[in-house]
Amino acid sequence: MTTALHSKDTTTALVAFSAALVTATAATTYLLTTRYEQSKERARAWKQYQREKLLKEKTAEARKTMKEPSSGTLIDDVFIDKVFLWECQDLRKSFASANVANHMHFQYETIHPLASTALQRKNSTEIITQYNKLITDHECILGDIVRKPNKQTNTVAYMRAGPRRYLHFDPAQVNAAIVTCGGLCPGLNNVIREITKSLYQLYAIGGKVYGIRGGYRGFWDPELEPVELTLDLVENIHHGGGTVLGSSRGGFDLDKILDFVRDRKISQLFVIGGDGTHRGAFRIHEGCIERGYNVAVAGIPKTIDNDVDYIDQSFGFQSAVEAAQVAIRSAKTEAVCNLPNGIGIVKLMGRSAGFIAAHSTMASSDVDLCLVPEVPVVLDGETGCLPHLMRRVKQQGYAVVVVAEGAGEEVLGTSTEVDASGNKKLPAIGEFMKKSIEEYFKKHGETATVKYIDPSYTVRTVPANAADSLYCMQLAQNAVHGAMAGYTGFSVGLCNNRMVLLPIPELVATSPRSMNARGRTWERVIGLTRQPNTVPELEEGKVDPKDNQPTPH
Ligand SMILES: Nc1ncnc2c1ncn2[C@@H]1O[C@H](COP(=O)(O)OP(=O)(O)OP(=O)(O)O)[C@@H](O)[C@H]1O
Ligand SMILES: O=P(O)(O)OC[C@H]1O[C@](O)(CO)[C@@H](O)[C@@H]1O
Repeated sequence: MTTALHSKDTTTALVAFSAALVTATAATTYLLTTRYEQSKERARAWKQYQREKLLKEKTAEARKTMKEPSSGTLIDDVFIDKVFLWECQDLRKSFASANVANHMHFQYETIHPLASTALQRKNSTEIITQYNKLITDHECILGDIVRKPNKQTNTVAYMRAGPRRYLHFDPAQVNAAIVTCGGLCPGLNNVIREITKSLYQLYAIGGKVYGIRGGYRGFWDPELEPVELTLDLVENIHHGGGTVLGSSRGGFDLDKILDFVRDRKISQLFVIGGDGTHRGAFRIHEGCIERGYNVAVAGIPKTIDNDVDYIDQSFGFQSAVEAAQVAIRSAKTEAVCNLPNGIGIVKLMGRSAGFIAAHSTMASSDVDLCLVPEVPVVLDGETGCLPHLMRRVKQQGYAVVVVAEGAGEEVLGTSTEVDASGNKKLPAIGEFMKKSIEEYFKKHGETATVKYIDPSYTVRTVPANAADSLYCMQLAQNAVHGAMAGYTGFSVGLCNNRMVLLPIPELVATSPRSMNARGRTWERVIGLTRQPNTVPELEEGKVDPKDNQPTPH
């Protein structure tokens, strides 16, 4: 009995002891884990503190050692207080990164000097150099470089484009795709070529570069099987206008595009197009993130209309302006040589922005009347363009007119028809102006000999000139640098004459942009043509909304 009692006591004691042990172990584990977490947190906070301290010290040191310029007056009414960086999305924050050091690869023919295929050339590659200029995280270009006394004291800034020290993607694993969408533009082939070359030659990617044919529909249309872009294939394409891949409007199907990206294991997608194309590119980027695809989507802004906001100029624009000079010269010759009262009209592209018309007018300096969508067309009366033309013809015997295709909505009305992308179709302003001029002269007892030239697609199908070719090369290389570093949902461009990466949502929010009718460009145009200015006066006390915009257009 006593033994039984003893053993019961022992069991109870043992149970109690075990329970106490479990509780103690749990408590100790909890304590240790909490302590461990706390110490980890402290270490993290300490590291962060040290980093911030170091940055502050470095900034203070930089401030101390910063020399004031040897000349210049210190002014006290212009400030830059805060800089707000437009950061592009970074795949390294959401996906495991390959974190490969960035070596510049250089094609160097050592083994096969006569190698003709891409494979032979690849086999003879040697790494002979590294970048000597790598861009750091917060290196930026100020957006708002025009500062006015006692006005804005903050500025946005753009991420500086260029090669980064570490790559998010392991080049050996990269497959890329390139697509061109929307209207044609000089330089498209240059960009396709340079992206392909940068991927293969600067980064020595191990995968393929697919050329998507015929715009967005090329991702899914069985008639438009993608083409594999090789160095051999792209070698001479920049000498021709247009796009070797083909382009189109409409045909955007997000799910099918994402399926293509998945099936072909694409990790970098390069989308070349205007504001519509960029809206599509951003949806592809969002779709990739939603589906968990580690894919960099990079835009390269393309439009001869020059209507993508923030960038100094879109590629191909200068070539188009140059091509338009031929038509303007012809119009002048026709006007001068055809009596009586010769008038030459040239219609140029520009759906909602008159940049091509305005810049072509300024470049030629032979134009007497320039009509753009941003400035109301007034036919008759004190500020009318028809009496102005008659005056010019009386003074010099002839007149030259440049008209943008989107001008004159106020006299012609807005069309309700749209194209496959939803862009409105435009009424025939060129023909309307020809008829109006003839009727006006007739009404005043005169005959006008009007010659109408519509160079139309010839202006945008020329190969890129030297300046545009150089620009295309810079855009393409920087798009590849950005994608390799792991940025996505971004576009590249020249802003304030420096190459930058721009977040697509910011880019499309205010695109298509139009010319500032109260800006310097229009002032220069009317200074040359001497036409009456029909831009309405600003109401008393109102500020022109375009007055503070970063780009000086
Ligand atoms: N909001 C959008 N979402 C998805 N795709 C779009 C969107 N807007 C346009 N797209 C697609 O982008 C492509 C090009 O658009 P669009 O024809 O308007 O030319 P763009 O890129 O603006 O260039 P351009 O200056 O030549 O007009 C088309 O395939 C169109 O379907
Ligand atoms: O006839 P398409 O090819 O649709 O293109 C015409 C439009 O494309 C643009 O050139 C822009 O790319 C506009 O200036 C013009 O209105």
